[in-house]
Amino acid sequence: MSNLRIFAVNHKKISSLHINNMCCCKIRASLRRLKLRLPLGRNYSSLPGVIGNDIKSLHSIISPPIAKIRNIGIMAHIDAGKTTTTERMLYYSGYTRSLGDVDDGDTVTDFMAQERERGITIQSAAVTFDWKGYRINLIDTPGHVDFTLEVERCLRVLDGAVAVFDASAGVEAQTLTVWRQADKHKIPRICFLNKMDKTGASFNYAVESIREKLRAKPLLLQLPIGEAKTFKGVVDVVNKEKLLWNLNSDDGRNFERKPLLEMSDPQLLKETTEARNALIEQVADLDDEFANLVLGEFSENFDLLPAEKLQTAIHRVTLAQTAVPVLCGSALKNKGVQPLLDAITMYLPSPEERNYEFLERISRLLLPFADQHIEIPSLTAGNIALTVGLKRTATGDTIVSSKSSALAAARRAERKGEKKHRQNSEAERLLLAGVEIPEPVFFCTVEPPSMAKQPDLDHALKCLQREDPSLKVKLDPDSGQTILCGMGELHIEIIHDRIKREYGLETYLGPLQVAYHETILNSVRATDTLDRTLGDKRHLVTVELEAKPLETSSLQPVIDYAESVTQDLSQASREAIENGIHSACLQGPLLGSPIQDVAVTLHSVVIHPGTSTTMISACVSRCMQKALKKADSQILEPLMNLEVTVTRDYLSPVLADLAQRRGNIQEIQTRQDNKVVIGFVPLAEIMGYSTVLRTLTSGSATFALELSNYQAMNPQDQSMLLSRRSGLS
Ligand SMILES: Nc1nc2c(ncn2[C@@H]2O[C@H](COP(=O)(O)OP(=O)(O)OP(=O)(O)O)[C@@H](O)[C@H]2O)c(=O)[nH]1
Repeated sequence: MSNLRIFAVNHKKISSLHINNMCCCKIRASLRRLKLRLPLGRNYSSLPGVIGNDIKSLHSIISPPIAKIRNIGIMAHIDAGKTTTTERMLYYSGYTRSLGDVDDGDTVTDFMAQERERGITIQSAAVTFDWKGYRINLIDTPGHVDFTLEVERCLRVLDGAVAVFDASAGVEAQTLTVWRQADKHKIPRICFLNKMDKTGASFNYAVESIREKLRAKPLLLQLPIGEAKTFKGVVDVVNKEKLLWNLNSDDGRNFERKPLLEMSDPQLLKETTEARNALIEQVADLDDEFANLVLGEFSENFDLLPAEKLQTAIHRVTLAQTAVPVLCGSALKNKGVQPLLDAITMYLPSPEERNYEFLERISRLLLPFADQHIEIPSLTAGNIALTVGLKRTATGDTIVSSKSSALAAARRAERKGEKKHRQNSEAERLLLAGVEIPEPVFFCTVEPPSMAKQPDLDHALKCLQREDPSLKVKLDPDSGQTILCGMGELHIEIIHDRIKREYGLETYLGPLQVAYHETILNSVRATDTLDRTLGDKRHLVTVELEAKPLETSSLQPVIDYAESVTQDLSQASREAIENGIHSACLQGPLLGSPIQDVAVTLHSVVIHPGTSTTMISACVSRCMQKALKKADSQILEPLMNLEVTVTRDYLSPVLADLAQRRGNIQEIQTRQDNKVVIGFVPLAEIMGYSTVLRTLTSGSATFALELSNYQAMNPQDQSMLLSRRSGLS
């Protein structure tokens, strides 16, 4: 049985393929046939481990032992410093010879033109480098909420993650989202409190916010030496050592590691001993094996406990996800990144500890180095690699080696479905959790420069959709126009830009519109008959159904049948009926938006023998539309969770502005010198908010938005929207 994890299909960023097997890939080509393409472009040093054409070293770079592999992701709120941290890792590992800078637009992992221009990560990029004999396959993920799906698809192929925080802000809105996603995929994590050099940076504040907001147990493996302007290094609590970065070294490559001594650092030694004792007690609380060791041999004096014993126990606790190691530093000021790399190798798991056991035969394998690749003949278990040419594979698919293994996996998954409570079943290991595709909240029309270019546009959108399932494309049934549905303004803007840059098509976007939903408020019945003769065949159907509001929230209609109906209904007719209901629910009577929260009961269905399933669907759909028109309808609008971080001076204008946007403020928190406004606001009122907020606060505030739910509009707002849409106002 074999299984590959795959994500992304793109010209520039080729499908990343994760091979999870305990034994070697079957592909065996002679090393002599190895084609090596060294990365060109920025100042790259030789690839990790490659010295000239030394075949032996090449073999070791391609096939490190599985226990020495770490497949990790970097995740965080936007701008916490993921890309900067990744750049430092690449530099210290020797993969690059110069330090890239997000603000100068020359980082390795942000290689898309849009990423370099905007200084943000949009697509995840994979890089591979070595650190002290370990192979680290690292994926830098985007922090902006519009690209949440991109983060999720990465998390599925990872064995561990580094969560990066801005130490002056602690846990921010998007940190919560990515943390929840990592929980869902059971990814062990390490926290890195970055930006310790920034004004307002506070180690204690950030740790508290991890404890309170993420409900995680932080294990303080380091303490900062100084904060903000005075930040100059860290204390290694496990080894009782201080790490100071050499002030004369710009790039942070050189630093001093010295044991803490009573003579020179009495106060720091005292604090560190207390922190180490607290850490030992905390780990002992979570790990029985360690508790026995500590209580047995070392109960009298924790100082005698060897650092390796504590590190092994921290590794187990991290793997069990009962606590998270916390480290700190400043990626921008080149401090604290090397110990972070050590912690990745020491505490995050290797693929073999993550319980996968699959392999697959494929034709061409490439090792990723951001936008550069080398072709390789084979790969050992647990690595991340790329493959090309999988034409029908899309994000979220699991690939298996043969049809029979796919069928076996599906059968096991079914059995698992029946026994939902059985944990860690075989099916769970065989089939990876699918990505959850969020509902798009914005849409707009997109037009090619000429009718002749429509097929090219269709092709471009098809490719982009395979890579990014959060992009939806549909046809407006009335105008025949192509409609793009996306996660946010930025998401649609980037898609527009990519169509131009990657497919050479200049397209025109219509105005951005909010994706509303509709629902019904009362129960209604409708009947309909369709009687049509085509050729010498008569198609005759009569349907009677009832549509009523559903108490629970459901995007799909819940369908049931009166007992008399089910008796003589074939499976094909049943499917035709359900298709009819589903298609009617795609377009509500008020705005043509999808209908949600509706239950449908089929009271009677009479089908003349020989009637086609298409006619059955058409009749049911028409009958359902009749019922929806008859009912009292309601528009539902997307309501967003909003978090605005603003200095005290600008709080009042921000609150006054939100009041005008139908904002509902839930809480105002104090975060260092800032105020954090938390509340809800309808999406329709918050379009273009970044510009408004920048103007209101002279660029000092930041905000994060996330879909909360769809809520009923009040009658006045609803009638204003309807008049606007029908061109009356
Ligand atoms: N003061 C300070 N600034 C930092 C530090 N690390 C990163 N920055 C700055 O913070 C900004 C964002 O850094 P990035 O590395 O792009 O952050 P990111 O998390 O990758 O951003 P997205 O991928 O867009 O979410 C840039 O202006 C960096 O120069 C740090 O340690 N200290």
